[in-house]
Amino acid sequence: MMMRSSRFSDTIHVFTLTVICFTTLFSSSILVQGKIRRFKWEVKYELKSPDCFEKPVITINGQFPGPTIKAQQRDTIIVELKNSFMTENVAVHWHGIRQIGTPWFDGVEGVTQCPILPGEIFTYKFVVDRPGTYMYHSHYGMQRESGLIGMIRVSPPRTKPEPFKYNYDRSLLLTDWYHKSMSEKATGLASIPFKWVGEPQSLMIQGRGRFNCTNNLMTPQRSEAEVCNASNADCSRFVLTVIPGKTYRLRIGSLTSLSALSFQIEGHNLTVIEADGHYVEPFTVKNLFIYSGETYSVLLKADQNPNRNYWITTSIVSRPEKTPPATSVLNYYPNHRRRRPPTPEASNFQPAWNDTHPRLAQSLAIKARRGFIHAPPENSDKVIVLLNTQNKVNGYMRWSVNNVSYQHPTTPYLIALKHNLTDAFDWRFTPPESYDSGNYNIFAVPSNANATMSDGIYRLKFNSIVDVVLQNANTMNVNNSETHPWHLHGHDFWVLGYGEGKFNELEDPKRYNLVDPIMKNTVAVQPYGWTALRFRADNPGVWAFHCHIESHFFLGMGIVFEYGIDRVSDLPSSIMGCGQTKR
Ligand SMILES: O=C1O[C@H]([C@@H](O)CO)C(O)=C1O
Repeated sequence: MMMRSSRFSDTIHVFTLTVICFTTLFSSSILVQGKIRRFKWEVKYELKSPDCFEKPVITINGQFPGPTIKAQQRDTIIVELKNSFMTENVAVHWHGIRQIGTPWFDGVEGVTQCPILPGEIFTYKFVVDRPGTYMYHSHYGMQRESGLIGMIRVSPPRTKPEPFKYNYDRSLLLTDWYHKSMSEKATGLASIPFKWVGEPQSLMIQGRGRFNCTNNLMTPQRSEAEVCNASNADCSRFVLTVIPGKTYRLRIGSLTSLSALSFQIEGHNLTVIEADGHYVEPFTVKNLFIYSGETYSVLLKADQNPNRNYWITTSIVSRPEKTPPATSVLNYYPNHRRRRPPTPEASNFQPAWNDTHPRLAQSLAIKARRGFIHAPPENSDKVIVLLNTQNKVNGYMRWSVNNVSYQHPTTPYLIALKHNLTDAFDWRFTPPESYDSGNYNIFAVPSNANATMSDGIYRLKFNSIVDVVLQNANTMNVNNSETHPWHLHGHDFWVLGYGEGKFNELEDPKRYNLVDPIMKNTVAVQPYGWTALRFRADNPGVWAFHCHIESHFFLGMGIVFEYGIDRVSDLPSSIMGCGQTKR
C-alpha cells in the first residue's frame, strides 16, 4: 500500500518552504523570514494511569500530554505525524492557529481533510503568525478525550517585546478524564435509550489527577490493585517549583471534554494578561474561570511565605460537583518538592458551581490591552442568531442549532467545494440564520423537541463582516440550561457582549462594546444567556464553529462556514482519500 507520506512533495508545492513577510523594523522595510521547525510524532495508545486508574491513553512519542511546541512568530511548523494506532484514524487540529493560506491543514476530519489511517504518515505544515498561547488536539470523533492534547507557545520576535515582564514561562494544561473508552461513550450517546457520558471521573493538571482507588467499581474481573494503584508514578502530583521573589508567566489552557473550570493557587493572586493569543488589560483574580478551548496567561509572583508549599487547585463549575478537584503543588524552592502544604487539600478557595454571576463578571472584566486595541468595524453585513437546543431526531438525543443538528459528510467540505463534488453533501440546504424568537420560550423544555439532521453549511461573502449571536435555552430537562464554549476555526472574533435571557435585537446591540473588546477564538454562552461576536470573513476556506464539549459536537452542536473557496489554492493530495475524493 502506498502511504500518504509519499505525497509530501505535493504538500510542499502548494505552500512555499520559506515564509516571507514584510515588516517594518527600525522604520525601514526589511524581509523577515521565520525558522522552520520540524517535528516527527508517533501517535499511539499506551496503557497508563494518569489519575491512578489504568487505561489506554494516547501518547505522542511516549508523552502525555504531548510535547509543547515552542516557536517564534512567523515560524513554519512541520509536523510529520505517524498514526501508530492499531485500529483508529486520527486528525489533529491546531487550535487558535488561523491557518492563513493553508485551510487544508486545520485538521478537522470531515471538514478540511480525510482522516489519517492507521499506519499512514501525514505532514501538517503551517505558519504561526501571531505570538500567544495555543493548543493542539485530535479532531476525530471524540478522540481528544483519550489524550491527544498539547500546547503551542509562540513568542514575539526579539525586536517586539511583550508589554509585561516575567522571569519564567510555564504551561499548565487542564483536562477532565473519563475511565470509559471513547467508543463506549460514543455508543451510548448514539443509542436509544440515550446513555449520557456522565460526569468525568477525574480532573487533571498537566496530565496528572488522583482518582480515589477505593471508589473503583469498574472492571471487577481484574484485581483492583492492577487497575487502580494510588502509588503509581504516573499519577504523582504535578509540582510547579518557583523561586521566591520571581514572577512566572503561567500559560493555562483547558481541553476538557465537558467541564468548565475554576483555577486557583492558594494564597496567591493571578494577574490575567493574555486570552487566546491577545493581550488583555491586566486584571487580578483569586480564581480564573476557564472553558474548554480557552487559553489564558496569568502572572504569578512568588511573594508569599517561602517556608512552605501551596495547593494549586482546579474544580468544576457550571455542572454539579460530582468530580473532586485536581490538585498540584506550588513548591517554593528550596523546600522539598514532595513536602505537603500544611493546609487541607481542598481548603483552597472554590467558587460555588451553580453561581453564574462571578463567571459573567470575569468575562465582562476582560478588555483588550491599551496600546494593542484592534477595534471592530462599527457595523456588520450580516447577523446570524443561533439558538442552542437539545433535541430529538428520529428518537435519538441530539443537540441542534436553529433546530438543525449537524453531521459531517464522508467527503470533507473543503475538497467537495473546491473540486465541485456537488452531491458530496446537501449543497441546496441553506441552514437558518435565525429562529422564531417571538414564539420560542428559552426558559422552558421545547414544546416540540424534534429537529432535523443536515450537513448543509453557511456560505458567507468573502471579506464581509459577520455577527453571530449565540442564544442559550432550556435543555430537555426542566429548569436546566448548560454552559457551552463555542470555538471558531480559522479566525479570531471580537466579543461584543454578553447578556442574560433572550437577546433583544433592537436594544442589545446598542450596548455592544465596540471600543476595546477582546478578540478570542473560543467564548462561552452562559445558561439562559446570550453571547454576541463579530468577525471578518477574510480567511478563505471552510471553517467549523462548534461547541467545544466533545459529546455536544458529537451530538450535532456545530455549524460550518464557507467563503472564498475560489481563492483557496490547489489542495494538497495528502488530504484526500475518503468519500468521493481521489488521491
Ligand atoms: O448532552 C447532555 O445530556 C445530558 C442530559 O441532558 C441528559 O438528560 C447532559 O447533561 C448533557 O450535557
